[in-house]
Amino acid sequence: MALFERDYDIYRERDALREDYQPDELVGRDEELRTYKAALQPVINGEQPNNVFLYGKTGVGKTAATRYLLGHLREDAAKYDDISLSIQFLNCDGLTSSYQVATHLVNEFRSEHDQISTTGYPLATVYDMLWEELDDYGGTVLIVLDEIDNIEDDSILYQLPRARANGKLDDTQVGIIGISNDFSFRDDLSPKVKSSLCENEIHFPAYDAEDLKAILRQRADVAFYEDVLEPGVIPLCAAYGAKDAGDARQSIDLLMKAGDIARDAESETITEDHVEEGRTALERGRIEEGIRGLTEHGHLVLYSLVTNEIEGETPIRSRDIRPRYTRFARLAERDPLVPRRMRDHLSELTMLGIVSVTERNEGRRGGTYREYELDLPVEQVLSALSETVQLVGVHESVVDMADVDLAASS
Ligand SMILES: Nc1ncnc2c1ncn2[C@@H]1O[C@H](COP(=O)(O)OP(=O)(O)OP(=O)(O)O)[C@@H](O)[C@H]1O
Repeated sequence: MALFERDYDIYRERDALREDYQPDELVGRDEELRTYKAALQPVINGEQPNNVFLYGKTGVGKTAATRYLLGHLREDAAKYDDISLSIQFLNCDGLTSSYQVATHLVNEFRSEHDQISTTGYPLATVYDMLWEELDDYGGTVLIVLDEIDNIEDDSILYQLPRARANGKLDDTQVGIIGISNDFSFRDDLSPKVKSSLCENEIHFPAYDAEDLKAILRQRADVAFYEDVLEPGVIPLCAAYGAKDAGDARQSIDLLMKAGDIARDAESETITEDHVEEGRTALERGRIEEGIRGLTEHGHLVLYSLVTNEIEGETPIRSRDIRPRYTRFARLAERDPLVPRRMRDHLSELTMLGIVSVTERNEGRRGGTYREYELDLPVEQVLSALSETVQLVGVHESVVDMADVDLAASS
């Protein structure tokens, strides 16, 4: 018998639940799409394109709407002989300066054999190269800067929209589409940049449970065979999505996780229990990711708290965690932080939902103090801390915990 056999029972097309799937229609975004379409209309008329700025929380369809409309725009523009349209999509994640964005754009426009180094040129030289590449295109060039808030200086956001007015371009008209989920980014822009970049602003609000239900139904119709979903599954995924952040991505991920769990269990249908199980698994994954993302001292403080928890010493005051934290820091060959900085780490752990805190009163004399305890299963935290445990050594309280895979690396 083959080791791998294809599953046919639940999924018709699982890829329809993946992040990179582009649905044929966007549901529940009619108003935003109407405004967005109107902002892009000058392109078809052969006029100077507008700059557009889209903002809204994560997973509310900003990128999906952009890909959807620009896909149609490209197709429709091709029907007009007098329109030449080029679209450049740049995700600014990891690009923190105008310089980096400009060199990346130059390289996007150039052939593979003609790339420039991303360091070493004066900024003005890179801009000159950019104007040259852009002007070689002629017609209209739309540049999409997704996650635009990563760019820490606004030089390029000033230069690009004004390039033609400033005589840098003769043959090409440039339009910028900026996308951001950081609400303060727009407010912090200088007025001169704001007035051009945010010519047309479109806010994408969070989805409510009804919107999410419609989005999930659309995906489910493609992804699953008929009658696979029990009636409560989509409403439950949508309700969790609306409660969390109105984020379509999270709801779709939850539906996929429930589907995978049902498939692994060889179940013929997906049930609400699969959704609950999926939610727990995703939540656990997010928390472990959160723990791994902490600094070294965050890990050391947490490891100190966990060992106290196993020994039944929690809730515990920060001054009582301190001796062990100091010892662990020394074992890890790090200088221990001062008490106040150590407490900052406890506060961060509290904010992340890893630790809970209780305020207590010191009796009649007044004065309050805080006590900390772990808010997650010890095993889960320890397996996310495996690197720290290896660095510091396995504390005696942990030795007998056979369930924890301390050899797991991050
Ligand atoms: N109205 C919608 N109809 C169908 N699918 C949608 C809709 N809105 C969002 N989605 C889907 O949800 C996922 C997240 O959407 P998208 O990437 O557009 O979010 P975003 O607002 O750009 O988020 P981020 O700021 O994190 O990039 C994608 O898989 C997208 O296809």
